[in-house]
Amino acid sequence: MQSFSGAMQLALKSASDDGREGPKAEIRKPNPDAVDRRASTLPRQSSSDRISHMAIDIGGSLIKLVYFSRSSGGSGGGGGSRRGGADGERNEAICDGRLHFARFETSKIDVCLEFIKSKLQLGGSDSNGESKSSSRYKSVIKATGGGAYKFTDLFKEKLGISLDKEDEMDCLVSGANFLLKAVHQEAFTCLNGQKEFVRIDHSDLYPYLLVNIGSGVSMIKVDGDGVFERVSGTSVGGGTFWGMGKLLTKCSSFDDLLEMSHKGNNRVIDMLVGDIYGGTDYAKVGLTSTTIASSFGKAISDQKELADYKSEDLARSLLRMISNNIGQISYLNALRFGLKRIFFGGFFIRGHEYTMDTIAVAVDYWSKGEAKAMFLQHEGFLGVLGAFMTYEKHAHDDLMAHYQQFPINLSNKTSKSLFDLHDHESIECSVYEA
Ligand SMILES: Nc1ncnc2c1ncn2[C@@H]1O[C@H](COP(=O)(O)OP(=O)(O)O)[C@@H](O)[C@H]1O
Ligand SMILES: CC(C)(COP(=O)(O)O)[C@@H](O)C(=O)NCCC(=O)O
Repeated sequence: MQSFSGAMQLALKSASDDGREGPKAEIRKPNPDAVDRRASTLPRQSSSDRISHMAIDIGGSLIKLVYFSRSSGGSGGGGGSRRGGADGERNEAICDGRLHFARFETSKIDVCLEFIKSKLQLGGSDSNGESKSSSRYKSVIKATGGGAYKFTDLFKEKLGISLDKEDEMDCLVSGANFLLKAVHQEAFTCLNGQKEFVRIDHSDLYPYLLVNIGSGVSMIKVDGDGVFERVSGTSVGGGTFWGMGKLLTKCSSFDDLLEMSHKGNNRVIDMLVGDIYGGTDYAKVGLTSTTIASSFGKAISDQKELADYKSEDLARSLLRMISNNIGQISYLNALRFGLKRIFFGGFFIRGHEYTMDTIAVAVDYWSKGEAKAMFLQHEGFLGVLGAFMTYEKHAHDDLMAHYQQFPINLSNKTSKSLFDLHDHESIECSVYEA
């Protein structure tokens, strides 16, 4: 196994590198559910898998994990030894492997610890919290998110692992910049259920507003690589939807709540302009009769108990309220700084059409079509990818820099989808000498 502290370079070929278009790779949505299933079965590390780098993002709701495993055999300790990358590079492949993505609920961190333990084949820690593993390579992983601070001792105690902390905002921004520049068809618009990929002009990417909808919401003005400012945020975010949804409905899981919202009718609970104006528009100020005047407002006058409302309708109103609010605040912040493009990330979105549609409509409505809401294929993995990439960033400062240095070329070897996590929750990639 290679050093977790060793230098790594993610060398996805992008248009800015060579003037050509970005990598020709189809991207499919990660299927985090499949990851959950894996988490519960905790597969043992195959003897042929050799994990070299791992990063973790421990958020308020979810833990995101990314790790690279080398295939067995081949030169340089890896699988492949061949000339030229998928796009004709001259570097020599020193190993082949897979980049794996996994996700756990933060409240079930023990499951995550077990997963890491099995993946790294750790022997636990001794009474001083020192790893029992003979290799110190296994003793440090990159970590971001608030949980990197909260659970430092737990990782040391249970696994003998130290968390090498990276700032959450730094990671979100570098993860977003990386994906936007390197991954073909990463960003898309979604209006009226119509998903349309956006071609990113690398020379005209900045500035933009990054809105990360996790448990809470952070709004970050991004001006370049590593150049950004967190300009705003709101506590009404994904945690609010999930938390209030749990209290208000009979949902059994987050996905169940989303599914319910899909079937519900928010007009049963939301007070519309028409409800106040006797069925007509309030045309003078541009409000149609169907505009929501007051989220959940109908509950004031309905002689109903919570149990009298359908869970589906409650879920729909809740999702609409929160998505609308985030869309509006995002637009106001974009307006503050004259930003025309807003990219939305975070696991709250979950590729859910209605959520994206509501956010996009809010941005469109408030900006009178001036600003554009865009969504990211890898919405929930920005932070952890950013943390993963710091293996490269800190290469020179790193005391362990003598460890093997290699860029990972994510160019697809099989001409299947590049970020195809749908079936395997991992992507195949090759490692090239720097
Ligand atoms: N399976 C899930 N379980 C819980 N929350 C989920 C799930 N899938 C999506 N979510 C939503 O994603 C939010 C967390 O998003 P994420 O970007 O991971 O933020 P954080 O880093 O704060 O955990 C949750 O608050 C919830 O709204
Ligand atoms: C504190 C946080 C950065 C933590 O990130 P998260 O785990 O929610 O992804 C985020 O929850 C947040 O920005 N909350 C909003 C706080 C505010 O600006 O009011």
